[in-house]
Amino acid sequence: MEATLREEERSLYQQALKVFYRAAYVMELDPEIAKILAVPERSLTVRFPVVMDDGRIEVFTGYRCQHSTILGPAKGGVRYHPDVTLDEVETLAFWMTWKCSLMNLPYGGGKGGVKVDTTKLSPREFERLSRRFFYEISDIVGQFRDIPAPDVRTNSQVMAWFVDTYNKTMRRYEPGVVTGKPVEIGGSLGRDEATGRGLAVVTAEACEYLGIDISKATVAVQGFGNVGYFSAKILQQEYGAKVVAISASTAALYNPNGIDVEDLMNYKMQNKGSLVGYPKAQQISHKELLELNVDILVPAALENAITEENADNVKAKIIAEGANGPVTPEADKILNSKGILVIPDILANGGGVTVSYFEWVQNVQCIRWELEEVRNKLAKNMKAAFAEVVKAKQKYGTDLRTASYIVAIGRVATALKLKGIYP
Ligand SMILES: NC(=O)C1=CN([C@@H]2O[C@H](COP(=O)(O)OP(=O)(O)OC[C@H]3O[C@@H](n4cnc5c(N)ncnc54)[C@H](OP(=O)(O)O)[C@@H]3O)[C@@H](O)[C@H]2O)C=CC1
Ligand SMILES: O=C(O)CCC(=O)C(=O)O
Repeated sequence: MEATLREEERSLYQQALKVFYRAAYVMELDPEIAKILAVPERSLTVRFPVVMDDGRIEVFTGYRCQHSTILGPAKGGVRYHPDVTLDEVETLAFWMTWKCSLMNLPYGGGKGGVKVDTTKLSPREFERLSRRFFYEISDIVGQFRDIPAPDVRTNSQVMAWFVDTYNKTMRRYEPGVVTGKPVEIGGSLGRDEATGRGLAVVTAEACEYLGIDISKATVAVQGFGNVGYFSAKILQQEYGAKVVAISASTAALYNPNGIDVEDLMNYKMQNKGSLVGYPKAQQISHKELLELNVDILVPAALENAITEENADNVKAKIIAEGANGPVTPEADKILNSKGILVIPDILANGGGVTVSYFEWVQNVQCIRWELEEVRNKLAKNMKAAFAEVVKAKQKYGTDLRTASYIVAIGRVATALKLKGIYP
């Protein structure tokens, strides 16, 4: 029984390993190196009490995984979600290792999570949970050890509580221990929009690569949080693309004449976070959104949105993975055989961690950059990563995901060989 449960629990990590081993095979990676890189260096599980507003105590479970610290301190967000498991957090940390390497950042990969339904917490309970979680993981984080950031259902306010808790606990000022902070307390201009902006930049590169005019392209976006909103907004406002469909957990909406992204966000804000009842688009099913006849599909919600069940029905020409792991390896094969260009998560959403790196650089040096400087540097990094991946795709005759992993694994493997394995 124990063995069966363990196998099931680890399934997301096992899926992720398939991509890693495919790239390792194509690039002829030394199997001894692969053995080291295939497993996380360290995972911490914490169980901690929080006093609820009615006086009850609830015990929550959280995790912080450092998959790799070969290229530098572990880096990656913290997710709050009822479905968070150690398997998911370790997989997300594994992906961060390859993302940071591909984006050419001096970081390894990490990720954290707390199993909690934040919709059931009051604002005070939310703050107490955040502070207590960060206190529990304070022993293993630090601006040169492991640097958390926002992810699903965490935001700059949560980062403010994290950094404050850390600084009070450790009795020192260390703003670089967390990125994605509010600008007023050491955050970087442009971090909030960074993942969406980076996605828009590489999507434009992919359009050019395929000979698609982005200003005439249609777009469907799954997820209307940080990544989905900024991706949709920037593709619409700065690249002139027509965003015809947007979904969140509450509803999926479609208007063939286009949806005004800003107008929909205002509606969401005034409608307690729900998209239901938006009068300027028709409601469709979540399944229909993914199968719309659009040029660009941006899955920007959670893992496993496109599986072998629905991949054959996907009609987009480009899939830009805003989320981490939205396409399963089985679905990937189907999409590739249909000639759909998938911009993999570690490339498409690498803009977030890139500007996190910019924030950390500013913190460590006690300086501030202008927004234009951040945006220009981000665009340059995204374009460079895209070009590098296309070069590897051509060299190895493979898809963009395998090519991205080849570039990313190559850098980590070289660093590992140079550094060796002994302390
Ligand atoms: N934040 C960042 O900088 C980065 C995030 N990512 C990844 O991007 C993804 C989204 O993260 P982020 O935007 O930060 O998270 P948010 O919590 O800000 O947003 C998540 C969005 O997904 C929606 N959603 C949840 N389930 C569904 C569903 N079944 N169908 C449609 N929409 C759904 C939510 O709906 P509702 O609004 O109703 O809750 C919400 O709009 C994650 O995979 C994350 O790991 C990757 C790189 C960086
Ligand atoms: O900004 C960061 O450090 C990490 C963002 C993140 O968690 C991700 O890219 O998935």
